[in-house]
Amino acid sequence: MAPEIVEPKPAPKSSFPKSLAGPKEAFIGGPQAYNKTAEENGTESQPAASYPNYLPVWDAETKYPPLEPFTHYEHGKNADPTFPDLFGDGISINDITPLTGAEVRGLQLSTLTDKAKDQLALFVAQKKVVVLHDQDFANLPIPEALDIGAYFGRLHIHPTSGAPQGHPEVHLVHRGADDNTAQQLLENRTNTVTWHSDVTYEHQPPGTSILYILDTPAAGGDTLFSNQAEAYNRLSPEFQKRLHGLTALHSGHEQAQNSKLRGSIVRREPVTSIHPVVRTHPATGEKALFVNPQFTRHIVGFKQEESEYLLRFLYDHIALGQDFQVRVKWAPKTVVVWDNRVTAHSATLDWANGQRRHLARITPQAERPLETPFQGLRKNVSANGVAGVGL
Ligand SMILES: O=C(O)CCC(=O)C(=O)O
Ligand SMILES: [Fe+2]
Repeated sequence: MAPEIVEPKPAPKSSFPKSLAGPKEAFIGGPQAYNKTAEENGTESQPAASYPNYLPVWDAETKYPPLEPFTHYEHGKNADPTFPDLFGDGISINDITPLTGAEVRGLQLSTLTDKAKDQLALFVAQKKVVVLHDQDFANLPIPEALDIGAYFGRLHIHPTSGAPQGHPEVHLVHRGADDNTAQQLLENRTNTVTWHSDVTYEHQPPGTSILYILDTPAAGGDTLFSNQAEAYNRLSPEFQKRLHGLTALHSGHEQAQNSKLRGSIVRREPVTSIHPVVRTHPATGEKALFVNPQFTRHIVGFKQEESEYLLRFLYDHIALGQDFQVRVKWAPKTVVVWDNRVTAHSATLDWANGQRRHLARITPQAERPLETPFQGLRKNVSANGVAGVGL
C-alpha cells in the first residue's frame, strides 16, 4: 500500500547533519565573473559560444510563487514495450553497460510522434539513461525544444539557476572563460563528484529529463549516472525490508542559501519535502533508492547519528557501484534523456580552465514519489526485461 502522504515540515536546524550535507553545488555556476557580451563575441582566450541564444542570464526581478500540486500523467506507463513507433529501420541501439544506459543512433528526438515519445519514456525508465547521438535538438528554437520536454511533464523552473533570456524553464550549466569554480571546489575537496538527483526537495521532483550539449571542452566534462534501482537490487532482502517504510527529508534551503551567498538569485522560496527512501517507478514498477547527498538531510524519526550512519552507507553504496554506473562522454549534438526518479548523476569538473562547457537541461516534473510494499525475494525486472527469481 502506498504510504500516507506526509506534508513536508521544515528541517529542524539542530538535526541538520553538516557532515552529510552535499558539497556546495559545483555545477550551476553563477553571475559572478560572467560577461555575456564577451561570451557571445568570444575573447582572445576563448571562441564565442556556439549557441549564444542559450547563454545564461540571472533575472533577479522575477519571482515565482510556490509550485502548485498537479496530476502527472506518466507517458511510459501504457507505452508499447516492443517500441514499434520508436525504433525502426536504420536505428541502432547499443547497451552502454549490461545494467545501465543505452546509446541510440538514427532517430531524431525532434521528430518523434507522441506514441514514439511514450515509448521513449518507457525505454528511458528501463535503461535509466539514453544517449541520443547526432541530434538537431539544440538547433531548434528554444520554445520548440521546451514543447518536446513539456510532453513528459510540467516544466520545472529552477529556483537558482541561470536561464536563456525569456526562457526560465531551461536550466543552464555553463562555464566560460573566467570560471574557476572547479579550482575553488578543489581547494576544499579531493574530487569534484557531487552525486544527486535533480531538485528532490520539490514535492513532485522531475522524471523523464533532457540534458543536451551546446559546447564541449576539448576533453573531459563527462557526466556520471548511477542506477538507483540496481543500487536497491544489490541490497539484501533483510536490508531492503528495513528501508521500506522509511522516509527522508529533502531540503532546498541550502541551495538557496548558497546562491544568495554567491550573490546570485533565488526565484522561488525554498521548500522541503518528505519522500520515501525507496520509491517505485510508475511505468516499470521497479523500486529504487531515493536519497542523495545533495538534497537529502535526514531520515525521519531517526536520531542524528542513526540517520547519518544509514545515509552514509547508502551514499557510499551509490557512489561505489561502478558496475551500475555509466559515464556519458559528450560529443557535439549529443542529447541525453534520463529518468531522474531512478538515477543519481554528477558532473565531472576535470577539463582545462578557460574552456567553455555549456549544456542545457529541460526538467519535466513527475508524480509525488510513491512507495509500494517490500516484495520479499522477488527482484526488480532488469533493464533487459529479464525477471529475477520470484519466491
Ligand atoms: O554538468 C553536468 O554534467 C550535469 C549537470 C547537472 O547536474 C544537471 O544539469 O542536472
Ligand atoms: Fe543535476
